[in-house]
Amino acid sequence: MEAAQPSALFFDAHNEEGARLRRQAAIRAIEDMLKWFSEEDGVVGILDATNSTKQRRQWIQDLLVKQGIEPMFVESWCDDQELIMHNIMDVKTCSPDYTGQDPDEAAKDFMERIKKYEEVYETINDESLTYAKIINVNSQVIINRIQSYVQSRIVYYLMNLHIKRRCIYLSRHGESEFNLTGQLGGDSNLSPRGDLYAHKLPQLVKEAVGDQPLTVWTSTLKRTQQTARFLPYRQMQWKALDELDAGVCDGMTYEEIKQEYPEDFEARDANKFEYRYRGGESYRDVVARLEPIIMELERQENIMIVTHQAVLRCIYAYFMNVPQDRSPWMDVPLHTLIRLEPRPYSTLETRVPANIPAVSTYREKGSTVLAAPTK
Ligand SMILES: O=P(O)(O)OC[C@H]1O[C@@](CO)(OP(=O)(O)O)[C@@H](O)[C@@H]1O
Repeated sequence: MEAAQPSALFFDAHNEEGARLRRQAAIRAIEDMLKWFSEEDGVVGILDATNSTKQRRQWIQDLLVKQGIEPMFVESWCDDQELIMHNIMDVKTCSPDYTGQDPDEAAKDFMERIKKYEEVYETINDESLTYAKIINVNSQVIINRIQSYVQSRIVYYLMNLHIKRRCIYLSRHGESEFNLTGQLGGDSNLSPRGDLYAHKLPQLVKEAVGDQPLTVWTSTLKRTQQTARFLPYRQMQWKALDELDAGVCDGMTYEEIKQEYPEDFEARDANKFEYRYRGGESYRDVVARLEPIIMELERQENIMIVTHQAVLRCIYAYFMNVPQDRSPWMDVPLHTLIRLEPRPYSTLETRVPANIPAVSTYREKGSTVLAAPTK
C-alpha cells in the first residue's frame, strides 16, 4: 500500500499529530546524518527541512553541537509572487510529495501549505547562529558568523546559484593522433576522423541548442581547440579543463605503463579515484582543480564544454550524482554530444552520436586492452 501524501493540513502548526510526526521525521533524518558522519566519513550533510521557528532552529543547533557538528543554516526568503508561483509550478508540483497529482491541485495545496507556515514563521536573525539568508534568489545575501573555510565555500556556492532553465553540453575532443596509438596525455593534433567530427559539430550543436545563446569552453590543449574551431559562438580556454596529468606516464600506452610501472598500474586499478600518477594527478586532484569551473557553470546559462575523457567524467559525475568510485570508470565515447539539463530533482540527459567512427579509449579494470571502437 502506498503512503498517503501529506496535505497542507499536515503542516498546520496547530495540528498536534502532524507536528509530532514531522518532529519524528526530523529526528530520524538527523540520526541518519550522524550515522553517515561517523561511519562513512561524511563531511557536509544537508538536512532539508522547514526549520522556520527560532525554537526549532535552537533545538537543531543544540542537538548537533552536542555531537561535535557545526550547523550552518540556509534560509531562502522570497516575497516576489511571480518567483514563488514559478517555483511552485516548476519545482513543487514534481516533488515526491505530489507524485501523480494534478499540477494545479498540487500548486493549490502548496499555496495552502505556505499560508500554514506563514502563521508561525520567524525569519532567521539569531545572532548566535551561523547562517546564510538568500533573498529573492540572490538579489541579496545576508551572512552571519561564517567562520570556517568550508562555510565560506558554501556561501560562495550559494551566491552563484540561479534557477533559470539552461543546458550544459559536453563533448570530448575529436579522435586525436594519440588516441589512435593508445598513448595517454600529450598535446597531439586531431586525426582525420577527429577533424571530420570538428566539421560536423556545429550542425549537431545547432540542432540541440537552436537559436539560444551559447558560450564554448575548451582546454588549452590543441585537440579541444581544433575540435571547437568551427563553432560560431564566443569561446574561452581554461587551463583547469586540461586532461588529467599522467606525470611520468605521459605519452605511454596502458601496456607500457603495466610493464614499466606494474605496481602503479595495479594501484591505479585498485583505487582509480585516489591514485596519483608519479609527478602527475589523481581524479581527486582533477575534481579539486575543477572547483572554479563548477562555480562558474552554476552562474552561467547555456555552456558547451569541449574537454577530455577524465575531466568530462568528473563534470558529468557532479551533475549526474555519480559516486567517486564509479566516475573514473564511466564510458564516455568519442564523437558524441552529451546534453545535460539540470532539473529540480534530477538532471535530464540526452546523447547525440555524430555517427563518425572513432577508436575506443575505454579500458576495463585489470585490462590493458581498449574496448571495441565506436562505429
Ligand atoms: O583515467 P583514464 O581512464 O586512464 O582516462 C584518462 C585518459 O584518457 C585520455 C585518452 O586515453 O584522454 P583524452 O580524452 O585527452 O584523449 C588520456 O589522455 C588520458 O590519460
